[in-house]
Amino acid sequence: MSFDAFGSKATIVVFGASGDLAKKKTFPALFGLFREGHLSSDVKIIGYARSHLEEEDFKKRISANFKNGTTEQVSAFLSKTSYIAGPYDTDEGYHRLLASIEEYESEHKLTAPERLFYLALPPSVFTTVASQLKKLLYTEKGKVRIIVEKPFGHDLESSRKLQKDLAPLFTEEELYRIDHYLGKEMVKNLLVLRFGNEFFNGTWNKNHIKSIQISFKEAFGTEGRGGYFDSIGIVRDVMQNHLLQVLTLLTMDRPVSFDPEAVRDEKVKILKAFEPIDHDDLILGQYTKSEDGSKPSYLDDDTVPKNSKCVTYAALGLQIHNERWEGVPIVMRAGKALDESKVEVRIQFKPVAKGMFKEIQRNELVIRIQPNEAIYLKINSKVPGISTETSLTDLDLTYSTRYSKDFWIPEAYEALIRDCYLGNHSNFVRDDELDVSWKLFTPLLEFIESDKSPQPELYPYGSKGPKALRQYLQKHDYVFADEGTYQWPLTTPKVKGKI
Ligand SMILES: NC(=O)C1=CN([C@@H]2O[C@H](COP(=O)(O)OP(=O)(O)OC[C@H]3O[C@@H](n4cnc5c(N)ncnc54)[C@H](OP(=O)(O)O)[C@@H]3O)[C@@H](O)[C@H]2O)C=CC1
Ligand SMILES: O=C1O[C@H](COP(=O)(O)O)[C@@H](O)[C@H](O)[C@H]1O
Repeated sequence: MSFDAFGSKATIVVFGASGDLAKKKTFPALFGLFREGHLSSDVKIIGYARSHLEEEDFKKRISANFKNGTTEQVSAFLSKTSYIAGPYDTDEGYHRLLASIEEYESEHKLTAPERLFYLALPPSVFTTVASQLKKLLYTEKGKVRIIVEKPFGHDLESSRKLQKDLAPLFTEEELYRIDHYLGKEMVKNLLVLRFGNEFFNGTWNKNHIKSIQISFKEAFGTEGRGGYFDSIGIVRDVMQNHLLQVLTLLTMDRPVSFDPEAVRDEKVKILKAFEPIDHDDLILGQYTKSEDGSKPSYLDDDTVPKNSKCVTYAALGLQIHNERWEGVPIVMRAGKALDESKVEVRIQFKPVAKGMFKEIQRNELVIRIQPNEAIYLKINSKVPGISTETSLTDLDLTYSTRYSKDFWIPEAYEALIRDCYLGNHSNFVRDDELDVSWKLFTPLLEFIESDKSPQPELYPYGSKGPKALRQYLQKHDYVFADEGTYQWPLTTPKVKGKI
């Protein structure tokens, strides 16, 4: 597929360059692309923010998180990078920025300039900066792309307002809304996995699938970010965006091609088929101190109101009304301060007919997005040797053991910045997609944040989450494998009772 790619000489400006995202993700991703030869050594990179930083301090700050490069690569990258301090809301700094961009463009005799603006900024200044960009840094002669970061609004109304403010300034072609989950390797594999394998393609529906589960677990809490998180909560933080994107890719129909609009059309179509989320079918939780007392509770954070009902854990049931999915229960769950960090999808297939088998377990496809990407399919197989018993084992594609380390798997931000540079919108969020996702989640958020919402169930930091979860999953047709029957990855002869 061909895209309208930027060439080797372009300017990349990172707004909010003094901030956390720029330091931890944006500049390390630009460096990663440069290190791997996916960013031309002729590009110009400028960091822009209000803070007065010496250029050397700025460079030290951003390079602290660079990974795997040689000293020469780091120096070569930093030599392309500069920093300009200036305000967001008045013209003055933008004039200096423009002078710097134009100097580079005229030095290279660029008649059709290419400019990428990355807004690593809080949403409160998105529109101000976007307006200034349009007024002072836009070029009609070349190409302009603008990357914006989540959150794209706080609810349906504020999201629409943001789109309404941005729409007259930049076309949908020029806007790239990042949801970094769309840049993750396993998420990018979902369409290939589903539509490139007939045994999945043919069984990916209500006739064969019994339940779907998407689970996001983080082993750390909101330490230091409590003030920010309190008005966000876990549903808005990762479910309305990251997990919904994963679910959309899992459930949408086959697009006619990998063309970005074909893919995004299908995503919008499936999102419109979701039933409103049932407020009575939820688990809401908030973490308390760890059992040994070493980890703080959510409320211990000084920036959090002492009576906060902020939800740090949620499980919710979803239903899709279409031919493919009618009646298949879907559970989306996410939590902070749990026993491990893991994001995965679990698809359970219907049980086979009884008769031949008195007891046989369900097939389950597990797609582990992180850490350590893996796809494994739990299957029933005869216990090796003289036994006639069946046991649950798996067909296993664990990336670390199957693919050599010579494969460069880009970090999500590396993949997405590269896509934007190439002009590929496939893994960015389109305006109508955003609108439908907020339509689905806003009533739920309003309920959770109203006086009517129940008190979140408390769970200790470092635990598996609220106790009600196991029963909740069972209610949604997720069946746990019989204890001891599934051992991963090595199965020993004593699988189930005496052989
Ligand atoms: N940090 C992360 O890991 C992630 C962040 N995001 C999103 O990316 C964006 C940037 O995040 P992050 O870097 O953490 O944010 P920061 O709070 O670090 O802000 C980035 C920069 O913006 C400027 N800034 C901060 N507050 C204001 C304000 N009220 N008015 C004007 N300028 C301000 C500051 O620069 P200066 O004062 O020097 O101008 C700051 O260095 C946000 O939209 C965030 O939601 C998304 C995913 C992950
Ligand atoms: O957007 C966010 O995502 C991170 C999780 O991202 P991951 O790539 O580390 O899985 C989450 O921790 C953060 O709260 C949220 O704002």
